Amino acid sequence: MELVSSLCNNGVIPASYVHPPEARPGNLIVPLGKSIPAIDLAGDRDQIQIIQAILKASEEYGFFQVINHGVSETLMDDTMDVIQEFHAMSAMDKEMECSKDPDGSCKLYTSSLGYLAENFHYWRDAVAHPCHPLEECLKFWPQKPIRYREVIGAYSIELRKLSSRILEMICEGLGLETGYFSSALSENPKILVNHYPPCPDPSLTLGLSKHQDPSIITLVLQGHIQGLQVLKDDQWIGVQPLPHAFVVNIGYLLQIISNGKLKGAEHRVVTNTEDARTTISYFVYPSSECLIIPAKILANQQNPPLYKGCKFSDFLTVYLSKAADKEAVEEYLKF
Ligand SMILES: O=C(O)CCC(=O)C(=O)O
Ligand SMILES: [Fe+2]
Repeated sequence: MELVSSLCNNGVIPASYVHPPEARPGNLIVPLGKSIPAIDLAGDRDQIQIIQAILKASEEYGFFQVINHGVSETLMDDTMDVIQEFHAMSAMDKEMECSKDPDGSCKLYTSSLGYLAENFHYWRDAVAHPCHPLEECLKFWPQKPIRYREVIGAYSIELRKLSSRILEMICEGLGLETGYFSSALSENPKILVNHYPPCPDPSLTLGLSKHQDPSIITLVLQGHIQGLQVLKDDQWIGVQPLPHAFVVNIGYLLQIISNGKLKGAEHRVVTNTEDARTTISYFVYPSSECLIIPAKILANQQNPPLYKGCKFSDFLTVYLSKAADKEAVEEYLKF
């Protein structure tokens, strides 16, 4: 598998990256989602109003952005610099830096983890690795760029704090007991660094196909290049890059736990001809044995459970094998 960033494409997309007409992005210029709320976590509003805003956005869009979230802007800038430097390295260096774990916990790949089985590929290189507990994971991370471990380590700690804080607010908003998400449900977070090189013809391919994240929630640092789009009422809307904001999206698992009250929104990434786009996603994942089931308080006689419970590892197997086909996954999960 050759990395997209190493393809010498002379202005032409290799045939294996050209999507069939029905899978192409269609209209690349979509309205920017000014209505996707940017929620100020440190503003004048009191905690109850902030929680209400988070819940409303999670019900309507499954997406919101957070600003004034407490993560240092310097750390966010350093993180962006380090991941861009990583992807600017040679393919051989990247390969070497991602193969320090004999068990393969740090993965470098192109398109998706299902590359070999795919009918066509996506215009993305990715690095994925676990990030908690830090001391156990960090020793298998890249050591080049020289600051990778230091910066991404600090970033992972801050993102764990921020995601826990957001989940605690969601917990309160849903009426769940304090700490509902704080142990097994968020035990196994992962970092995913996405890199979408400039693409000769963005109308023929996608950076990432339409998907819902298989997480509880995901926090994305998307930098200043547009590309992320959210499906809302059958329309694609762009997630406007806001300086030093995090994009938060509700994952499939939280949709199940909230018994459909919160929406795991579908999203995708389009490419552009000019700029490489590098983003970093922090996925809150449960331990593999953890049971994912609608919370008792949200599934009752008035609101019958919409989903049957399953282990996270079983969910993931179905999710990956159905190549994120929403209907097929829902069929499996449905009562
Ligand atoms: O790169 C982005 O903007 C979004 C990435 C994403 O959706 C993902 O990592 O699941
Ligand atoms: Fe995603």
